[in-house]
Amino acid sequence: MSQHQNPAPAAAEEAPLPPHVLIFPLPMQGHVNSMLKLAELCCISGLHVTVLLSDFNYDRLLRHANVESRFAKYPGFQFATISDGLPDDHPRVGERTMEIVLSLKVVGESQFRNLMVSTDRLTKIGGVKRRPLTCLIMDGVLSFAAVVAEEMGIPFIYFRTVGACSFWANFCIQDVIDAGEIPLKGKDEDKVSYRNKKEMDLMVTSVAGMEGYLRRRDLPAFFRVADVNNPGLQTIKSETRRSVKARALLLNSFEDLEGPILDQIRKHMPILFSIGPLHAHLKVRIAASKSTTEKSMGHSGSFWEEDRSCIEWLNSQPDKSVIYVSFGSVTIMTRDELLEFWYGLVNSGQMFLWVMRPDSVIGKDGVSHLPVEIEEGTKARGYIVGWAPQEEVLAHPATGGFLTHCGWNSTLESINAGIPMICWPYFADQTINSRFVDEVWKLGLDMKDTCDRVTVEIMVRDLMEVRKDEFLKKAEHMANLAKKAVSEGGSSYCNLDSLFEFISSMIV
Ligand SMILES: O=c1ccn([C@@H]2O[C@H](COP(=O)(O)OP(=O)(O)O[C@H]3O[C@H](CO)[C@@H](O)[C@H](O)[C@H]3O)[C@@H](O)[C@H]2O)c(=O)[nH]1
Ligand SMILES: C[C@H]1CC[C@@H]2C(C(=O)O)=CO[C@@H](O)[C@@H]21
Repeated sequence: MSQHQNPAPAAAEEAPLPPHVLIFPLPMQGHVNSMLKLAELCCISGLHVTVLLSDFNYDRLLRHANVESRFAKYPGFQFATISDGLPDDHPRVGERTMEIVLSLKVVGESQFRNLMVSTDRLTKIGGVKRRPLTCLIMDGVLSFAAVVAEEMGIPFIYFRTVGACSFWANFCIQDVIDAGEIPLKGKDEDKVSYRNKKEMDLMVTSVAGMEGYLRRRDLPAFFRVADVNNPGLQTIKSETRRSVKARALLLNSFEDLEGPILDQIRKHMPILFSIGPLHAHLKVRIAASKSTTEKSMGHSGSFWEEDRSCIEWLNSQPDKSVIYVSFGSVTIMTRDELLEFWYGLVNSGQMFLWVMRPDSVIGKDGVSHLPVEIEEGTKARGYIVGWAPQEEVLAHPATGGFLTHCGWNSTLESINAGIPMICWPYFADQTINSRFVDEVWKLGLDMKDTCDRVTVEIMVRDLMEVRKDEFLKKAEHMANLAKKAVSEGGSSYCNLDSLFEFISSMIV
């Protein structure tokens, strides 16, 4: 356990100390990204903030992101770290990502308690005088931290970094079980076999508000079990239900996107602040902030080095001509799947920019011995990087479509940039997000549970040529609503101000 603080500023006049919040994300890229954005929003509003990371993630941020300079301008900010309990060489990707949650369940509580006790609720770190913790804002799947907070009488707020649609479906897991809509036939170990089953196309009736469009295959992938005692499903069920114990729930979403679902959740958790899209919200508040001297928008929180050469490449492409391909930070695929995507993209005749993480292909010969037509098609129309500055790529005029795994951050970033999507969900919440993109918001095409070159080619052509205008029009409309939400007077903007007032009211 360690602490990493900004240097103490020169002595200033005594003023009442601001609230002090601890922000504690699940140690995964998607969760850390959105929580760091919330942390910076808190700093801009003058709160003192401690962010608790895993040692493993903190080390990656120091190596590849500009977190130190990003937060150096906020004297009330500091990092603290604990171990995630996994060995350094654990892959932390693919289905094994769930082991991060399960490991923390075992090792997290005692480490968190030690940190809180040894630092006297985070007051004894560094030279900056702070209040004992006013409130804990914790990832909605880390309820062991709530146990410690309750013991110490510290109020806690849950921030679940997924969409309302996924949160709500998870909240209804027991209803889905009671209605007999899961378990599925088959074996838990054989998840792939669910893809083609007819049973998966049956409608789900037990998630209130989603009756008209939710099929079993659209439920969050945690539901894909033959045994309802599956530890992953049970963990998600109990963690989600525990949210009602929190003082409030935060979601990175906005009312015009998920209003009806947010209202379903409010029946159980009336104090729900929708404050997203957080990446756009942060940009608005940085630009407006008088206290922030450096108004640079560079705020990477990446675990990999961003390869900015792709921006140069995009600069030389015509407007809306490039399909951006990225499957986020934890998706892995087989060489066969990789080749199906690759053929589909090359055969579509479109320009493509593809993020291929070094650890994303299963097996050693993932990208070796490529067929010659793939090599040539890629030289002519493609550009590949290991990690991209994604928000910038999506906002670039040359980008016209996004082939995505539908992680919630990617989905929101695409929506905010007005970019239509082709969705290939891999796991977790992604399977329901992709249904919403296609069937509810009409912002793209869901290709879940298929992976063949012909489908990829047809969908890419549909998105980028055949139905291009229709999708762009819809996407532009939703992008405007997203921007309105985070502008002064918008729903997310007002909700964030209310959240800060709510936190201030917790000072004892
Ligand atoms: O080359 C890249 C690729 C991604 N990103 C960023 O990485 C984040 C990825 O987050 P997300 O799209 O949410 O995907 P995952 O990394 O898969 O995120 C995990 O966390 C999300 C939030 O809880 C969940 O919705 C996902 O299912 C889960 O896998 C986004 O902010 C991207 O902008 C980059 O900066 N560069
Ligand atoms: C590994 C997954 C467990 C919980 C997280 C999640 C959520 O619903 O909060 C969704 O997908 C992943 O980000 C996490």
